[in-house]
Amino acid sequence: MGEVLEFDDVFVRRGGTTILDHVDWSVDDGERWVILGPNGAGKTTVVQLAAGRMHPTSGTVTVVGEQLGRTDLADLRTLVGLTSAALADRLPPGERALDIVLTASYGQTGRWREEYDSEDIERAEALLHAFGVAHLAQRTYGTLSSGERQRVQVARALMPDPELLLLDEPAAGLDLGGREELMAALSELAGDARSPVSVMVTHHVEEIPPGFTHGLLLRDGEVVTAGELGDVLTPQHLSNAFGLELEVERHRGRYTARAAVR
Ligand SMILES: Nc1ncnc2c1ncn2[C@@H]1O[C@H](COP(=O)(O)OP(=O)(O)OP(=O)(O)O)[C@@H](O)[C@H]1O
Repeated sequence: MGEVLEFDDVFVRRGGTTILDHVDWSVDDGERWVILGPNGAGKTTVVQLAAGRMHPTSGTVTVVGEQLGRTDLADLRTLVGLTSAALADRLPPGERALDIVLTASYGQTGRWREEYDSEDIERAEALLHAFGVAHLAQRTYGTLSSGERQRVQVARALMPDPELLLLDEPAAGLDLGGREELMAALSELAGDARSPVSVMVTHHVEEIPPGFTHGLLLRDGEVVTAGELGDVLTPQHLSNAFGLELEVERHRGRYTARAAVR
């Protein structure tokens, strides 16, 4: 099994603030990770580094064998699929959902070629279908609901067949139905051996799709713990990360957490 992501003593400081404090983390082939932690813990910063969209102040980040600082970041764009609220805002609202997915094969955000290969079109349609939004292929992105947009975004991130899929809070702002549909699609993706290594950021253990295997727990830019999900999502570790006493339950592969009742 190969290493897909490696953080070695990663330190990030911006504007006088320490954002990540000597983080060591590695992700291997076949793994599906969730990054959990309270607001400001550094989750999005970890994802931005893993996507090659920022550099550490010190330490090294290696993404799919390429060390940041020694590689052309443009080369990483097709190796890493990313979804985030910031990227979603940059997608052209007047573009059809199908084109939003299709243009990702060339690392673009707007349609710029008149002709795409029929194979590309079929792949884009299959991805929209896999995420339950094939019927929206011809609708403009700006007319989609938040849940529909999230699913189109994940389909877009998968279009170039990346080695690594990064999902920054994919369920944020979704209603219960939207969240559950997205989770079912992500769970199916997690269970498919052909899927890329995945890393998903969330605030809520309830949003971890069954099939995810590992967890990275952050607090104030430091790693609280990292490893197999069952070992990470203990009341002790979660209470430590979130700063209050929590109870954790697992039922049919899903987790729930709530404040402990005294
Ligand atoms: N350019 C910057 N200058 C100063 N501080 C920054 C900068 N960028 C991020 N931060 C701070 O770094 C911390 C970590 O931010 P980050 O977005 O990685 O956290 P997060 O865990 O994703 O938070 P959230 O759950 O609220 O989305 C925050 O306190 C944020 O205010």
